[in-house]
Amino acid sequence: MAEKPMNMSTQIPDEEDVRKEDNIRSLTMLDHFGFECLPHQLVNKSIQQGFSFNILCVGETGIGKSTLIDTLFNTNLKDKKSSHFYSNVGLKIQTYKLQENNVQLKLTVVNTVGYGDQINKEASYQPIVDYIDAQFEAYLQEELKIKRSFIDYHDSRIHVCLYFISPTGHSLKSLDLLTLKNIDTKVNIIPLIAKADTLSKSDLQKFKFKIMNELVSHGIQIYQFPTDDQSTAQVNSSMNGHLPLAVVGSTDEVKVGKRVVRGRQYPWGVLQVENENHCDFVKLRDILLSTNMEDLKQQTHTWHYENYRCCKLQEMGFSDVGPNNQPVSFQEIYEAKRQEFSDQCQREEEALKLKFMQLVKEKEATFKEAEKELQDKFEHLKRVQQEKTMQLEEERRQLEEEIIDFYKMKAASETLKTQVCTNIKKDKDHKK
Ligand SMILES: Nc1nc2c(ncn2[C@@H]2O[C@H](COP(=O)(O)OP(=O)(O)OP(=O)(O)O)[C@@H](O)[C@H]2O)c(=O)[nH]1
Repeated sequence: MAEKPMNMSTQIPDEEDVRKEDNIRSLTMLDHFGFECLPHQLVNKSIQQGFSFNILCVGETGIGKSTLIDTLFNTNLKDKKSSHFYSNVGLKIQTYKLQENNVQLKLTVVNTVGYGDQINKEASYQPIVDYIDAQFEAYLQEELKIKRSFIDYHDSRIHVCLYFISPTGHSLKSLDLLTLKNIDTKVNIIPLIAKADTLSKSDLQKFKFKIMNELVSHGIQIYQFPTDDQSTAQVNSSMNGHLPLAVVGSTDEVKVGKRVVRGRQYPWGVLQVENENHCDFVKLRDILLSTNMEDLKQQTHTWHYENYRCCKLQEMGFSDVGPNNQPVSFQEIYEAKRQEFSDQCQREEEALKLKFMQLVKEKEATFKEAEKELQDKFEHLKRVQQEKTMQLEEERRQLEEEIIDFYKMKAASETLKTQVCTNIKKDKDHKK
């Protein structure tokens, strides 16, 4: 049975109440009550927990990244200037705790170091892509943990990338296009023309127009300002016409008339950072801090992170539907994966066994062949040996025969000698 909906803050008096109206003591409400207080609970909780915001600044060395961040957050975060002689692009990560009234903000600024300084700039975007992915991966790992602790987890996913374009007044560089193309599906990009005070008003307009045309023609996605929220729709819908934002950074305080403003003092006058006629700094500050910070965070979570998570889980073999388009549970996928893995193991084991047998057979055949070769060699050597022995035997026999002959001849000659001697003696005796 449907119950009568009750709106505690605007209860409609029934008839009896109306009749008794004159006797009823009317109370004026001092504060909110009922479930209209829910947003206040959220606000209080958020204030207690504090906010975090992660900005990635991509731009060439000395283009004004740190100065702009300092101007935005009214800080002095810059430590020292970067060198132009790094062989690779690096990233400098700094986290600060800022407080404005009772609102705490944990701000992480990731600055590129050495961007655009290498001769070969082909891989300059890679460390940036790797960093963005690594933060998504860390969050995914936390999500997949059995014991998750998101309350004290420092979410380091990049919420916005401020891409600093050199104020050449010409066009985007190939490095800009390459990097933007590689990160546009991973992060909310807000393109900025850095040091916009170096361009004249008309050059700046032409440059803005040129850049936007180039971004569109190269299919580069930049942050889309949401127009579904009534409170920000007007500001956001006009924002696209101002992109890329022409920014000027300065923490210097300069006197203009009786006022002290932040600006850059030049011989011909003062450029006021917070003057909307001079540059788009205020627009950028409003986007980041007043109107779109929450949307940037939400877009990061629901769009960019979701993209990463989806690809990662698909890579791991997970899917929401089976081959016949029927929904499949995590358990079913796990079982199927386990079965697939064990089948694969078995297949690999069998293949390995087969390969091993084949190898053993091949080795056996090689050994047999080697053995046969050795045997043949042995037989051959044996035969040669036998022949040599026989030859030697023959030679010995001949030698022995020669010795016997020699002795025989020797004996005969001795006999002959004795006989001759005897005859000579006889002859001598006879003559006497
Ligand atoms: N004309 C002009 N100069 C600026 C602007 N912003 C910064 N600079 C100057 O440019 C120089 C470099 O500024 P940084 O903020 O240190 O630049 P970076 O990009 O952080 O430099 P690395 O971190 O060393 O790469 C400083 O001398 C700044 O005063 C600007 O909007 N206009």
